[in-house]
Amino acid sequence: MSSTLSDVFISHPIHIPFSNLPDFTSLRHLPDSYTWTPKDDLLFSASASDESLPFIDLSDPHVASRVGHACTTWGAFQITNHGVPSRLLDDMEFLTGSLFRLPVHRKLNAARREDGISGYGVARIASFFNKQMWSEGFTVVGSPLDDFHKLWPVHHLKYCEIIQEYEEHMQKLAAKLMWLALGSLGVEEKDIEWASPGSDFRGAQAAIQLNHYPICPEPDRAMGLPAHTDSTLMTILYQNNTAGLQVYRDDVGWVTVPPVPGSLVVNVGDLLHILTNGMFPSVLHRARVNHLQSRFSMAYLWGPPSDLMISPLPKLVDPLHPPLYPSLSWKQYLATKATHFNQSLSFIRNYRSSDQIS
Ligand SMILES: C=C1C[C@]23C[C@@]1(O)CC[C@H]2[C@@]12CCC[C@@](C)(C(=O)O1)[C@H]2[C@@H]3C(=O)O
Ligand SMILES: O=C(O)CCC(=O)C(=O)O
Ligand SMILES: [Fe+2]
Repeated sequence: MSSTLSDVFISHPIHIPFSNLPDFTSLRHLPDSYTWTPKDDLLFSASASDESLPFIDLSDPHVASRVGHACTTWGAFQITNHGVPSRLLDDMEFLTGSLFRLPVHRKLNAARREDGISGYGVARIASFFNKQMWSEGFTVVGSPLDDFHKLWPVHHLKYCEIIQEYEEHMQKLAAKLMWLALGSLGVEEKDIEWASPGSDFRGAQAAIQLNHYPICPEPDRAMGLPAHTDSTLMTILYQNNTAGLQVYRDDVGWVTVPPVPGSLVVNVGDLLHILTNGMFPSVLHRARVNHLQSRFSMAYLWGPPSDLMISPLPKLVDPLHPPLYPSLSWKQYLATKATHFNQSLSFIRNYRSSDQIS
């Protein structure tokens, strides 16, 4: 029987005490617990580059090959002419700002449970680091009605409608991007059973992650969200007009993805890396902070039905390219990520049938 993602962390609770939620406004200097060094994150001081991420106009006649090339070389790209109304992006930014500007005690009314997926809190990856992140987050999986009612007893319906409209647009866009990317590898509708009928990946599931990176007194020594890959097929990210997102390539270093009004950033996630048998790398990325303006980002984390088994597509496997990964579900992958974090792909790559995945 299929289920949703909501119960995925019941067997992998994380304990991030609420005392860890930073009182950002009162801090004039960075306390030691927020001060990052390369000891806390190996890539913290890796070199920066002024290269830029591919920028793709989705109305370009050569869009499929451009998307395919970006997925193969970077595992990420920026898009314009994507069809998501700019009014809706403004609404999402307004919702996100309204949420994080609430007083802490109101936000805590909708705190994420230790074994839960939705709600207010510090991003789960905090549990892998000794230092605290200069950020706060809110995760939506399924209907946000209950949580939004706790946050906004009067205006919650207006905010639920915005989320619903955003999800509808993002689901369509994600399916379109997926076909452009896979089409560039010669993958067709008949090669992915769950994509049909109508080739729109109807059973797909998703999480929306709202992120807030407050103004920081010493941004060079702080970290908003440390280097990670997403456990998704694809992530579509909208960032407000404040830079902070960086993507990493071994041969290039850290590249800042500048906010371009109305554009979206697309990341290849770990599951698409598995599905393409390693042809598309899932991109390491992070969020830096700054001392001038608050930054908001809204990530649409898109994946398959949560119990569906994902494995390298037969079309991309042959004697010269044997399957690099065993099959596993999104839920199993999230459970693996909850214990192995950035080593999850290499962990499952070395998985033998005698090992336990989750
Ligand atoms: C579906 C999911 C992906 C995610 C964990 C989650 O259950 C919901 C939040 C997602 C997020 C967003 C911030 C970065 C990240 C690594 C995290 O800690 O929570 C991702 C998770 C992921 O992609 O593994
Ligand atoms: O804020 C950003 O730019 C990155 C957010 C992110 O990586 C995430 O939510 O997974
Ligand atoms: Fe991410």
